[in-house]
Amino acid sequence: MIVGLTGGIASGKSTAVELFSKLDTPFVDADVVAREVVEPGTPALGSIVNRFGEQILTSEGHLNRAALREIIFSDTSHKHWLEQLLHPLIRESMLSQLEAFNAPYVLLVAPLLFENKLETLCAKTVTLDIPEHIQLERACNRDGSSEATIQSIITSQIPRKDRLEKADFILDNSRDEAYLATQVTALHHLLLLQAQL
Ligand SMILES: CC(C)(COP(=O)(O)OP(=O)(O)OC[C@H]1O[C@@H](n2cnc3c(N)ncnc32)[C@H](O)[C@@H]1O)[C@@H](O)C(=O)NCCC(=O)NCCS
Ligand SMILES: Nc1ncnc2c1ncn2[C@@H]1O[C@H](COP(=O)(O)OP(=O)(O)OP(=O)(O)O)[C@@H](O)[C@H]1O
Repeated sequence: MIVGLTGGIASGKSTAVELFSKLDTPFVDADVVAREVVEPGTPALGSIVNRFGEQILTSEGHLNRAALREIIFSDTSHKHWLEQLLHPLIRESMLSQLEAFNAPYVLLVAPLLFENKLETLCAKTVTLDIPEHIQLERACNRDGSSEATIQSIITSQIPRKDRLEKADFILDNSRDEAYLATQVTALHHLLLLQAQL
């Protein structure tokens, strides 16, 4: 059974995945796959350099992710171009990785789960929810990005209320990590039961 896990930027997807992993739940994370498909030497990185020039690379020849983040969240035409290039590669890789697992349920972790209609692949979906002001605070603290950049990312994603309406389950991550852990444990046992049905 595939379970989709989503949430806006800095909602706590990676934190929740660590908790699910401690409960032996396998997962595939779109953000991780998005890094794999642009590793040095990949055709996708070549396409990105062709479009944006060598300055999009670090001195070691890796994608300068912060630079590309600034570009795509300030120019929707570049954002759409990058998504057209990477989303099919990310989806294909995630599906092949998911098929390799043998477990009652597996997590498909994607910030754009609903935007990219990945919920059609999932038996159930889980949304990590936090108020926007906490999202901004945590993202800025973690990434060192400006509030303006984080706000532009938040605005480019579906609204919080849509993500809540579409999900089968909601994890409230507005409090401390212990509170999140309690919810993850309870949901894990419910999903194990549902996987047996
Ligand atoms: C622009 C990039 C290089 C910035 O890399 P960086 O390491 O700074 O951020 P990271 O990849 O960890 O993403 C951080 C968060 O940004 C948000 N985000 C990423 N891509 C997008 C997007 N296309 N649209 C909206 N939000 C996005 C998500 O909340 C994500 O969790 C990177 O986000 C990227 O390649 N994005 C395009 C691919 C994509 O859409 N990934 C999301 C897969 S569902
Ligand atoms: N309950 C919590 N209390 C305090 N800080 C938290 C909590 N959950 C997550 N964080 C912190 O908030 C930041 C964002 O969390 P995390 O990286 O798990 O979010 P994410 O959804 O994976 O982010 P992204 O969308 O960028 O991939 C991290 O610095 C993390 O340590």
